[in-house]
Amino acid sequence: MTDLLTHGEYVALAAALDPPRSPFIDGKYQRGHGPMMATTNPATGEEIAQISTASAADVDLAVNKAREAFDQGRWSKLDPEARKEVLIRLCKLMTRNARELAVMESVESGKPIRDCELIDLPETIHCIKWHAEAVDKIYDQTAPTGDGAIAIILREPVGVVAAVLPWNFPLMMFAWKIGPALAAGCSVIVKPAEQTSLTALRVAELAQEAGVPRGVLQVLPGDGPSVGEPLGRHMDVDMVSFTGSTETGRRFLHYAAESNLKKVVLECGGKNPAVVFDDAENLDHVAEHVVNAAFWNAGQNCSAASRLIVHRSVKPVLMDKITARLRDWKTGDPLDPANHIGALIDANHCAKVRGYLEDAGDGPYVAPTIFEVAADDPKARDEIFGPVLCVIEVASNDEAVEVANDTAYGLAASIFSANGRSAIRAARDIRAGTVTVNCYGEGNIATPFGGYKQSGFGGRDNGLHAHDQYTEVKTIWVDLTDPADGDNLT
Ligand SMILES: NC(=O)C1=CN([C@@H]2O[C@H](COP(=O)(O)OP(=O)(O)OC[C@H]3O[C@@H](n4cnc5c(N)ncnc54)[C@H](O)[C@@H]3O)[C@@H](O)[C@H]2O)C=CC1
Ligand code: BAL
Repeated sequence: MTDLLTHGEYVALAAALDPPRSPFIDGKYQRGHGPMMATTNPATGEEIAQISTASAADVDLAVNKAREAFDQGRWSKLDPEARKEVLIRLCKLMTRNARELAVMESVESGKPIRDCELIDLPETIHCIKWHAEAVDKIYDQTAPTGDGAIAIILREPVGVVAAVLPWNFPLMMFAWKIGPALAAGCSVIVKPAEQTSLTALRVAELAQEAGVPRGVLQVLPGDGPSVGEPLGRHMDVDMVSFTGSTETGRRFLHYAAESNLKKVVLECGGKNPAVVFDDAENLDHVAEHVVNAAFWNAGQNCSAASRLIVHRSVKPVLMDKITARLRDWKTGDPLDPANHIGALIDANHCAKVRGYLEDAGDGPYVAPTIFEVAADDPKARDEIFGPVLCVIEVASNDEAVEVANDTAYGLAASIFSANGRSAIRAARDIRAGTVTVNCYGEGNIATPFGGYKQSGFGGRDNGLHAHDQYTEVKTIWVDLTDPADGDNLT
């Protein structure tokens, strides 16, 4: 689907939405026993719906149902090809309902409808499809042994997985977690961010329609302390897969340490550098990538290029080109397909971003802002998570790499240079999970995504690496010697 509607048509679709309003547990929407929670449109401040949230007892119920489904093998023991077929059916249902999902995502998150339609929905569906199609093509292994034994190395689904999600890419992060986890055979309980519950709830219903058995995909809306923490501390949750702030990620390590040592995979923040060497070619191309990387999703992106580290010889020309390009980036009503930057997620977040801008304004929109700063300025160190680009001038390419690494984070980076050798050298030297050369991006669904240092822990999203993180590795050692031949103890 690529044909965008008009602003008026999107407004009409938004008004006609009938969003889900309850947790999705054991194959149906059930009233939660936590407090009611308003979900609001960040652009207008209007309430979209009151949602009944999950209580600690609902968390217990969902975990029991997930465990029961897992132990009975309703999904976990299906032939991978059968799981694939169900997930492909889910993708078809999502495609059929893509416009509704895109509008729901836009009104609840403030993301521009053009991004929801052209990027988030297609990539979400592609992600689930990719993992579904991969899962019946992954072979297990045998290990080298002598003639007297065979050792089988099996991957088995890890069990009950809690996926705790952020608000910046509600559907895409949902897919990054449930795609590989469901394909691997796990039971998954999703806790969406409290600002953005609706699309995950709606897709859970579509998954049921596609044939995902009850208890295998459940969605528990609510806030972090009421729902995220009980999941993180639950003795019968085998794994938490989290995307969000480093601070909250750290909490999940505590929860695991203080409960059952569940597996924890964290995808956290970033202060990602775009590094431009003195020999960078085609500064128009560089400017296009830098603007997109810094301002896409209003900079509310863990891999946003929020630091531009640029050699002083190319800086004046590059800055002119960046400023010129930015004029095409319109900020405003997310449902207007002309806009590239929508509303920030909520008033608290607006206040945090504006604090860095020393901007006393109010309202949900913050226009793109560029600062020229020293490398140790707080604006160049903190994850602002807004449409803010910090420009740091350097005197040499070596200094650029040094500054790029001078951060607690290590999620993504990019290098722009015409010299392949020095670009690859720098890509090796920068400590980040994804380094792109002469472009800026997150790779694609086939490439692992996650962070070094305080940007991540325990695994990678995307690619077959994601599949690996939702599986445990089991060794089955079979003795082939004949007991009649004597002692076979090793
Ligand atoms: N890496 C990324 O993609 C993201 C980074 N952030 C960063 O985090 C900052 C704060 O944003 P937040 O929405 O507050 O992020 P957060 O990390 O607190 O929230 C992410 C998820 O964790 C849950 N959560 C929060 N506190 C929890 C707790 N005590 N126990 C268990 N679960 C908990 C939330 O309900 C949400 O589902 C942003 O300004 C940004 O810098 C935020 C969202 C995504
Ligand atoms: N950009 C995908 C991961 C994230 O921002 O949370």
